[in-house]
Amino acid sequence: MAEILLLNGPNLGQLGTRRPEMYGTTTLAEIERDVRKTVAESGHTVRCLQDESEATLVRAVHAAADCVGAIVNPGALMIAGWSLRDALESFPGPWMEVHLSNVFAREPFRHNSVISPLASGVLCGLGAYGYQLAALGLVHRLAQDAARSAGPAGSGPGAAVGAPGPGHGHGLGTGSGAGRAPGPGAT
Ligand SMILES: O=C1C[C@@](O)(C(=O)O)C[C@@H](O)[C@@H]1O
Repeated sequence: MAEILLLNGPNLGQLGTRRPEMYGTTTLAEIERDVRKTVAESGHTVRCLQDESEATLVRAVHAAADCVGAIVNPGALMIAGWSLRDALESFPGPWMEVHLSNVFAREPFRHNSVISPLASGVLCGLGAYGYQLAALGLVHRLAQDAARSAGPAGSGPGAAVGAPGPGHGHGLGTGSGAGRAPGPGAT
């Protein structure tokens, strides 16, 4: 079964009691349980890790090279987590960035995430439900990628217009050319 990495950064283990007016009352254990349920239908399992230390998160990304995709809430490492950013840059599959709160409606120092430009998708402001939507989006994206590589000759990765390029494809993968970074060989 294909595994998905669910990575949560500093302070996210406190969900449930940490600033409930901002982050809600759902605990991280409940979020992890619900993500497992959400992706089980498509045959995926979930490897969960939360840690306060960037080094541990970086190691977890390195060790997850066998995972098909990832969901990442970097917490405050969104602001200056350059090592985490570089580790995610080498992660082979698509991954989604999640923030429970709407970071754009908060302090200006939260308005730029160093990892967002590399993410396949970014969800914020949806509370704990954002993780479920990220999981659905990731599974959808994985199915699209699989269909593309199993498609008729000439439609494999790198051949289709709008196919994902390095950085795991930031477009919708519809072949409509919506991608920001066309893949090698794309016109
Ligand atoms: O720890 C967090 C939580 C957060 O990632 C969120 O999920 O809304 C937003 C970050 O700015 C903050 O440092």
